[in-house]
Amino acid sequence: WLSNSRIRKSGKLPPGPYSFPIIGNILQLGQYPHQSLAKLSKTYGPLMSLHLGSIYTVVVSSPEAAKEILQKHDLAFSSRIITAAGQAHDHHKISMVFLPVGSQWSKLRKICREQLFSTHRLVASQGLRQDKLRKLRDHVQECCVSGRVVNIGEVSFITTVNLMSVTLFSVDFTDFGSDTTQEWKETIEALIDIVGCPNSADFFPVLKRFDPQGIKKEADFYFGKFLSMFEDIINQRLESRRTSLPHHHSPKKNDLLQVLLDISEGSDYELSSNDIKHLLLDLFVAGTDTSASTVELTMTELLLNPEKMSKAKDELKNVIGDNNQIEEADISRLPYLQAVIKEILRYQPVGPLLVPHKSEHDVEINGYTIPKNTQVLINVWAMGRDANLWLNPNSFEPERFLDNKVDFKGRDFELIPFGSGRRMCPGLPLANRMLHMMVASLIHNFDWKLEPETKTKDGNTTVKFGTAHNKAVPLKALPTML
Ligand code: HEM
Repeated sequence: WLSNSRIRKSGKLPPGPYSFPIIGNILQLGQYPHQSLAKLSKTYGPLMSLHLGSIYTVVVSSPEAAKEILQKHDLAFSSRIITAAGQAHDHHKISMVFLPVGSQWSKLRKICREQLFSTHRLVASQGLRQDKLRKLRDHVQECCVSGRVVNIGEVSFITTVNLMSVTLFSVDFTDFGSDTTQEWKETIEALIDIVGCPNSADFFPVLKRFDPQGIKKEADFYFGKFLSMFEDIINQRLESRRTSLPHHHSPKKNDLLQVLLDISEGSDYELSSNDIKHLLLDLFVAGTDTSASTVELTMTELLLNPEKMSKAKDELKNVIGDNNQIEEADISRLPYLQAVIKEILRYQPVGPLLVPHKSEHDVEINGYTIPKNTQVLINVWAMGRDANLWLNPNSFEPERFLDNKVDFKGRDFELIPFGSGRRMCPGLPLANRMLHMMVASLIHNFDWKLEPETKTKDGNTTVKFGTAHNKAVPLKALPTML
């Protein structure tokens, strides 16, 4: 809570709804905070003050205001609020997601930009992903033959986990129908739930040491599980690098772990094995559920809008050909598919409030003062549904992007599902490839029929806050081969 003297010193704060003692505006968040906040911002404007427990928060709901925060005053708003879960295993002290902008964070971002997610590196690792996409198609094909219904959320999740784990360290975590799949899926989902779950200890820092919901304890457990697994993977790789004789040339792995170990053994960057472990954890947590849920949401909309599905399939048929499989290099030749992905990221962004930012010092914006240590939420969902910016904002219409140069790469502030500026998603180049390839693999050469119980539009198009997966009704459909 900002004290009166702090507010007086700070000048005029953005307007906002009345906030109750102690709890502030928490009850007004409801089940879908991005939607409740969008409604409130219609009354209070694109810069709106709230108190979430003791955390003073400003919600940003217009492209102009977002540009002020993420471009003009980028550095001032580039810090993060450290959550209780983020402190498990001291992750916040090493993690790219939590570190403030400084030399360690810049180093990790540079490694991502120049080494891990550069076009050159992603082209080199695409064969690894192609193999996992083939597994997805084989699985759907088997379901066609046996007349089995497919849980699309589940197969998207398994495929994303596999795409991420082969790209990162050439390991298969899960497989369709294997015994370990369910256990892994539950562990990964539990980890993602813990990270995304609203925690009263974050709203009321005095509660932190009591851990009332047990979230920190669970985060310690699941982070520990993943960190020790990554440690094993790193140690095994180090061992195989040590024992492979130079003249024997065992085939060099094309994965990102190879790159990270090369970096840590070289002299350009200082990168310890502990840094690598925590970086892998960040990439895995940040990249898996976001991508899988986006694929599931895309399939939901395509299944609910058969004429859009036909257009996407026709394009694949014409550009790729009936019996050929799409490759990552083909994405640029598929404008309708690209429009579908842009549209889902406008319509249902999986990070509707981005990841909270924090102000480093007082900043003046539009005549208001945003004080130091304010939590800033950027409501990209509200911007995507703003009728002043988009025609028919509440309907799924990929066509709007066909003659429109607006893109989600962080320059067009009306569409920033990956953020913009320094804190923008570093995994965008990989996400971009995975999303297009997974949706194309699911629809090219297959027809789908929705299961009756998943036909309720409401059940399928709402995203649970905090975690992107677990929609109210899982998307199930019956595939047939063309
Ligand atoms: C549909 C897919 C994805 C979406 C929509 C998405 C979106 C986002 C958003 C909104 C942010 C926060 C931006 C901000 O704070 O302003 C973010 C950060 C981040 N994303 Fe993604 N992301 C996706 C996939 C990925 C993938 C595949 C990876 C890694 C392989 C990844 C790694 C990260 C990391 C490490 C951060 C934290 C960066 C930092 O704080 O400096 N994301 N992402």
